[in-house]
Amino acid sequence: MMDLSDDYKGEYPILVEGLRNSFGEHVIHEGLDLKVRKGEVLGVVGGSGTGKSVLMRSIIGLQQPTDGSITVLGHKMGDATEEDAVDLRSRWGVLFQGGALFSTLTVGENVEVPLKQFFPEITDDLRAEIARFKVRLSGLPESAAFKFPSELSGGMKKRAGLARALALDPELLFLDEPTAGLDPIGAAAFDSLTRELKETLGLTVFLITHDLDTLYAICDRVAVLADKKVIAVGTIPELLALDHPWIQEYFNGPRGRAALDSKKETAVKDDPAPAPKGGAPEHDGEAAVETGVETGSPSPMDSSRSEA
Ligand SMILES: Nc1ncnc2c1ncn2[C@@H]1O[C@H](COP(=O)(O)OP(=O)(O)OP(=O)(O)O)[C@@H](O)[C@H]1O
Repeated sequence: MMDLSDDYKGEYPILVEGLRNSFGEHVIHEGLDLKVRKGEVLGVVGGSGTGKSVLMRSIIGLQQPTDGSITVLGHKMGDATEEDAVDLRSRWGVLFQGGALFSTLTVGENVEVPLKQFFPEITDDLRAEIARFKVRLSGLPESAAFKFPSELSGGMKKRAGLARALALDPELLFLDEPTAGLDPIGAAAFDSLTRELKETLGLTVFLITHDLDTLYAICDRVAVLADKKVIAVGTIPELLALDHPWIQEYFNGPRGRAALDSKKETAVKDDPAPAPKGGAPEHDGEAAVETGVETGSPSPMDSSRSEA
């Protein structure tokens, strides 16, 4: 794997080494390595069926790998005691594709599920209050807590799923295609929310997406899955400098260029002052990039979106 920004000295809340996953004869991952840095939004991209969701499921212990090691928040998955495993599960939140809400429970009750499971000692009133707070934190009106998932729009369902993922004040947030199926404005708003929550709550975010605008708007780095492994991890400008056909096709194809143009337009609108000589400001220890694309800055008004 090419880690294009290997000057990082911090810790890695997620460390995947030599991962192998297979279903019968069908090998999905072989020798996959990945290091996720503390406090970053890591975008995970790759063609359909390359194993992005299987990778996420392996990291959160829902998929037993055939080989390799996965260390999450300092604990080796598989070796963790039952007590450690429970503790770990309370330190991450997951938004699955489609939200995965319980349809017979209200949004508030959905958010209460993990609270009840991990903190059974909390009183009913306090649990309901925490749930309402998480609902508001996810950008929904408090009244949404009393609605059933079927009464919500697609965007509201995603936010409800996010509220549940945030129920336990996690350190890690896993998002599987959070903007899929949202209209462009809803998707941009969800991106802004993700970035804001990451900044305010100090989250590390593992984000699977096909949405190029999301990558440009909120990801600090992007990991590319191909050929059964992570073939490269870096900022988008770093990835663009690689001569890999899939990466070039993905980022430099018509949709990739449209997303970049829209990002540049937003950057100019947001900050009309000329960039200081020598390029963009350093971000997270990364070298300045020449395109003017600041991979770390959100673009809340970005409404022209392109899916690969
Ligand atoms: N439980 C399972 N049993 C058998 N095969 C599976 C299982 N889960 C996933 N697969 C296979 O593993 C491969 C990778 O699936 P995965 O859902 O991780 O892909 P992905 O990269 O997330 O795709 P997409 O972008 O389309 O969501 C696919 O070929 C899928 O059919």
